[in-house]
Amino acid sequence: MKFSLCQMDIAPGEPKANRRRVQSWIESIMKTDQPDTIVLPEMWTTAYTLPELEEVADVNSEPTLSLLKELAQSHNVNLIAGSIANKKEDGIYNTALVIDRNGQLIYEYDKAHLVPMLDEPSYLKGGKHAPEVFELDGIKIGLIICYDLRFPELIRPLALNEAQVLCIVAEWPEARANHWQHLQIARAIENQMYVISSNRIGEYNDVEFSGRSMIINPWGDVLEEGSQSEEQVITASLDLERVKQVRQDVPIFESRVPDLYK
Ligand SMILES: NC(=O)CCC(=O)C(=O)O
Repeated sequence: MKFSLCQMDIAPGEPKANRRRVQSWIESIMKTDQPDTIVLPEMWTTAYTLPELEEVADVNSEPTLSLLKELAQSHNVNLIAGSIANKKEDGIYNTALVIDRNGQLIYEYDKAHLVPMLDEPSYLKGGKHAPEVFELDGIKIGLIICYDLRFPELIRPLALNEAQVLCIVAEWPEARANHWQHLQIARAIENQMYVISSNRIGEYNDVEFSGRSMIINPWGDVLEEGSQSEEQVITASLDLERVKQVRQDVPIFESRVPDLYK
C-alpha cells in the first residue's frame, strides 16, 4: 500500500479555508503520487483555537465528513483524515476519521489522552474507548492522536490485535521534537510494526510545531522524515512482508509472559 502523508500548516480558526486547502492538496496528490491512502494531521480544520471551538468546531463531524466522503469516492483513495474538533451532545471531542475509497466512514476515534501542555483538558472531552484495529484494502491499521503516543499501554493491544501499521496524526510542538522522533521509533521497534505519522508545521499562540512527519519500518529504521518547517507530501510504499519477517526473526509476541504484566 502506498501512503502519502500531508505535512501542512493550518489556518487558525478558519475551517472553510482549511477544507479548501485540503481539497486542493488531495486533488494535486492524486495527480502526482497516486497513493492508496492519504493521511492528514491533527485538528486540521481549526488548529488549537480552543476558546473559539464552540463557534468553529464541526457538529457531529459535519460539514467536514461529507466533503471527505466525496473526495475519497471521487478520487478512489482511502483517507486517514487526521482529526477535527467535533461538537457532540455532551461536549467537544478531538475526533479522528477514516473514510475508505468507497466514500464510507469505516472508523472514528476520539482522542483518549488530552494534553495538559496545550490546555486541551479545559476545553475538550476525552474519548471513552481505546483505539481499535481497522482495515483498509486488507491492511490492519491502528490509529492514535498525538499525545497518545506517550502511552505504550494504549498501543500494545493494537499490535496484539495484529495491527501491521500504526498511524499517528499530530500537532506536536518543536519544544519536544526529540520525544516525537524517539517515541515513534520505540513504538515501531517494540511492536514490530510500521509507524507512519502526519504532523503539522507552523506556529500558533507562541507554540512552534515540529513537522518531521515520519515513515519508520518495523525494524525501527526511519525510511522518510519530513522537514521541520516546510509544507510537504511524503509518499512511500510499505512492504507488509517486512512485518511478518521481523516478527519471525525476533519473536517477542511468542516470548511474552502475560501473567507477569497484571
Ligand atoms: N497535540 C498534542 O497532543 C501534543 C502532544 C505534546 O505536546 C506532547 O506529548 O509533548
